[in-house]
Amino acid sequence: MKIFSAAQTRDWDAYSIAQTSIRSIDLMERAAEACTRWLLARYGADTPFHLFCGKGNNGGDGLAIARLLHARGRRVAVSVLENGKDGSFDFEENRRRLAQAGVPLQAVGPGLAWPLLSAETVVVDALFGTGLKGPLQGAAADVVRFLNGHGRAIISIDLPSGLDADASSAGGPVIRAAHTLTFGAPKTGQLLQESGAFVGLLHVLDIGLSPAFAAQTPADYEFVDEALARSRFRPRQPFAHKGTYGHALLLAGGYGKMGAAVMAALACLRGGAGLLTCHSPRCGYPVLQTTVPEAMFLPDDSEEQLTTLPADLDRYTAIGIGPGIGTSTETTGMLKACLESARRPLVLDADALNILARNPGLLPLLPEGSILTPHPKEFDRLFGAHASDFDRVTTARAQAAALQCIILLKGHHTFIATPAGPGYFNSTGNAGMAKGGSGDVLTGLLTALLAQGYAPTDAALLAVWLHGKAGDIAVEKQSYESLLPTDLVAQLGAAFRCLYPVPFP
Ligand SMILES: NC(=O)C1=CN([C@@H]2O[C@H](COP(=O)(O)OP(=O)(O)OC[C@H]3O[C@@H](n4cnc5c(N)ncnc54)[C@H](O)[C@@H]3O)[C@@H](O)[C@H]2O)[C@@H](O)CC1
Ligand SMILES: [K+]
Repeated sequence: MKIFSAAQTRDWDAYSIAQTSIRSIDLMERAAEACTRWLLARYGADTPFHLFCGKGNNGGDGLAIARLLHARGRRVAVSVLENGKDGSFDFEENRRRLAQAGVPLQAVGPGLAWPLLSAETVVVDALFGTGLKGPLQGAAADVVRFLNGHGRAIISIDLPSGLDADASSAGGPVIRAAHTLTFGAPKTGQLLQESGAFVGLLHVLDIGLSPAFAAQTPADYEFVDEALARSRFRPRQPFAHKGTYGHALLLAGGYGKMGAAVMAALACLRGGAGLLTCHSPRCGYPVLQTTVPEAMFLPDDSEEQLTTLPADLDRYTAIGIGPGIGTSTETTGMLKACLESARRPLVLDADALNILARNPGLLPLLPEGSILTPHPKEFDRLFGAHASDFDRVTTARAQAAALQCIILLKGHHTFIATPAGPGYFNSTGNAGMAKGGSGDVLTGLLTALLAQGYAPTDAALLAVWLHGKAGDIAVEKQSYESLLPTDLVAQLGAAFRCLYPVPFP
């Protein structure tokens, strides 16, 4: 699914109106119907709704939702943020329709008393959407602060009001929503880490916008959804043998950090690698051989850290390096030797990235197509401090092109920068995965997919989607608090099965 800017979204609306003869007001009605269905499915008959509307089309959506909820017998109150000007054409039409339905409007704004919101009231934020120009000030900022301070659940329509769809909103007042219901496709501003506190859970509602426009319009970013993941997935061949799916090598583990190697190894095997060798310090021998009997063990000369490279790296089809390895001088030497001798893309995570950050001269040695998996702090250590996640995305794309590598900037919607083509945001995953060890699982999975011959971009897109999907499946049986990285490993099979063609085989 493509991710469009606010301007492209407006064009998408206009194109749909022109090509399908649907009127703008009817498209608004469709959007309102989709939101109303979502609200009715989520909240019981006793829940009162209070809609806060601006005077643009986002506010028009709010008025239409109020009318539809009222028609279904729900209790609704509507407040309009007055600015002394006429509303948009579709806002005014919906104002008339709402009056006909007998739902009163109250004004909020300077000098007016704030409405009372009971404890059970669900607030619907339809103040500003994609038409926002600059940070909110004055009365608009006051309403946002009033609603955020009230402690009621807020459902934002299209965008949390005050959030810019295309640029950083850092510092400006923005609604803190529990859920955001957006139309057609996600917007960049909804997907970055810095927006997470405002967007809550994002739901993309289909309102029947033109598929032809989406297909023919180039986009800077794409959303890695199930359809995209399926398009990159290659089912296993019936006559396969273990050699068909590659020999993965993991350089992982250290004294006190053998768990990282275990999780990466388990994920690598569950990810489909034909053979796996783990090169770890000697202290890891009993640990790995008992917890991951399917993997072969290649001991380092050192008891506690990685100091040497295995002989003949060319016999491995993919190499993952980093989980639990530490950043000692000896291990730095081993990583340098690995970069100098590897002739295939590498997966680099955790301490391998910290070593690169301390030794930026090593970056140009990265084999083409290598995959780096930093979280934002590791990213800043590698490429310098950034003021916003929008800036990080820009740097990630520039560095991916300069280094001819793939950079996975980890987050709720992990960003995938590729050397050419669009950037990608992942659609799967949840807050339960924010736990030490999740990254080790991703490293193992990436290494497994490279070992099986996936091109680096395909391996990256597929791995982030599968990793998040396994988390989404696992959390159904767990909770966000109790989810463990090993639960992700256990559900990788279920995640793969989502991608199987039907019927299979
Ligand atoms: N046909 C369409 O275009 C559709 C649009 N839809 C809705 O329409 C929205 C976009 O509507 P609009 O383009 O009218 O824009 P908005 O309704 O998002 O905002 C425009 C209004 O906000 C005011 N405003 C903008 N920036 C401000 C600021 N910094 N401080 C104070 N006031 C500010 C403007 O003066 C104007 O009144 C979407 O987000 C979506 O909710 C949906 O109904 C689906 C169909
Ligand atoms: K809104």
